[in-house]
Amino acid sequence: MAEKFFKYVIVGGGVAAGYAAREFVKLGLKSGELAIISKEAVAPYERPALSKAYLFPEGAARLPGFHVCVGIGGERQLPEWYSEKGIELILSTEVVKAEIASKTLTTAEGTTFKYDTLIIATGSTVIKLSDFGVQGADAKGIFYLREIAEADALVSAIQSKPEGTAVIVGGGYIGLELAAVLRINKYKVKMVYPEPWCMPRLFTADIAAFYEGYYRGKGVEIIKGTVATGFVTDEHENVKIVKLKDGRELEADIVVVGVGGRPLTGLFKGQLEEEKGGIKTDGFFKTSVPDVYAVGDVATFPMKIYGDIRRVEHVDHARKSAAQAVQAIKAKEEGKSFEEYDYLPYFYSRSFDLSWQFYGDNVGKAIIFGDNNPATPKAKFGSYWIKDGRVVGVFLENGTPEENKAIAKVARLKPLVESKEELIKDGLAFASKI
Ligand SMILES: Cc1cc2nc3c(=O)[nH]c(=O)nc-3n(C[C@H](O)[C@H](O)[C@H](O)COP(=O)(O)OP(=O)(O)OC[C@H]3O[C@@H](n4cnc5c(N)ncnc54)[C@H](O)[C@@H]3O)c2cc1C
Repeated sequence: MAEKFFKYVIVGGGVAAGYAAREFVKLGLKSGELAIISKEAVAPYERPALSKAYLFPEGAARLPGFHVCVGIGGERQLPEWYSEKGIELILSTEVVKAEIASKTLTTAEGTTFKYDTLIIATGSTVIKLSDFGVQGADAKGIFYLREIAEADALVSAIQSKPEGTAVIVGGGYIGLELAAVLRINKYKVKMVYPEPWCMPRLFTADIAAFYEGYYRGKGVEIIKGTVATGFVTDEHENVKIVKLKDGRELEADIVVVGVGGRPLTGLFKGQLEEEKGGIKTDGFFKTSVPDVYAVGDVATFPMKIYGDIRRVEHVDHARKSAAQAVQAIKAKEEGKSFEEYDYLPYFYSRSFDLSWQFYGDNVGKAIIFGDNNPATPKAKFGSYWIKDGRVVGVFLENGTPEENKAIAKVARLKPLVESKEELIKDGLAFASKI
């Protein structure tokens, strides 16, 4: 069987891998030093687009010439970028075995890869309803959304049944974004989730009331406080009915499930220390074994700003953790010292013509500001969270780029901001105007 050697190998070809490659190039990567091994058939791409522009009816993101490849603005890393930089981009190839002690990876085809330094960027995978034994959960027409192939399958299903009926299972950001794109595709849409309001891990009741009101205004039916317990299919094994715990039955041509993910750590079980379900790393994304790093969704790391340990499943962290690991690897090679990761959590979502940004932590007391009436055109409102006399998090709906920069500043633990007035003085001056 073939054996190959690379100075650096990245397992996984998603967001973090793309940004790690970019950082290596910035820091003087030589041709032939880096290989990226990816299960997916396409070059690393901006995964968040899959639940947004990629699914729009006009398919702008899917047309030739418009790529979702990683990179922001004009700096997109199209597939040819990798070959120009002498990076071996090995696609449609799954690593099925990792032997950390001998620095060896084996692919499904039986090729082995040796390396000096390994970066694990395997991301996470979706939790499936079949994992809980939900009856009929493998029926055709039930979709999950993690990889581009799943988005393509969803596009085909939408196109083959125009203006059909969709049920969205799950009230997180994937559920909200999918409900919006399916409405934009002229589907009748029902959302089902067990919690008392949508996005409960981030939204307060006030924020959620705005979103639910807005969605209803767009024709989305919201069914809360219950879960899908089974699916009935037609004679072709296509999903036809979603059965709910409360006894209701909903017709569906398409079901999209967004009920969370779990990190892909399996290859390294028993070889690398884990913490909170992810691969344990330090402030440089170095794992418990020398020369092995883990970045993005799969890594657990010390969150310096809050003094605790976390795993973050957001694109901004995937980009930044990848850059941090590569900078740390290069600093180590050059015998230079390097600063630990100091990350301020940042997350955003877009649906319909809504767009929010959140910086920091949503703990402590939440205080709403602005106009959160869903009937107000271009409503601008937000919430900030105060803990121990400090602002620890700020959410803003419909902010301008300047306003979003201001909330990032405020969320970085500005001390002793106790009132809205102090918050305004301290950089959030725009709040006084809304
Ligand atoms: C539909 C969707 C929408 C999102 N929207 C947002 C958003 O609006 N805002 C936001 O902040 N975040 C969003 N996210 C989250 C964000 O995309 C992730 O946090 C980010 O992609 C994580 O990057 P990663 O490189 O760690 O993992 P991924 O991007 O998932 O990449 C992992 C890659 O590794 C590959 N892989 C795994 N195992 C193997 C193996 N054994 N061999 C070879 N390859 C392997 C996978 O196939 C995949 O290509 C969204 C995620 C999804 C799925």
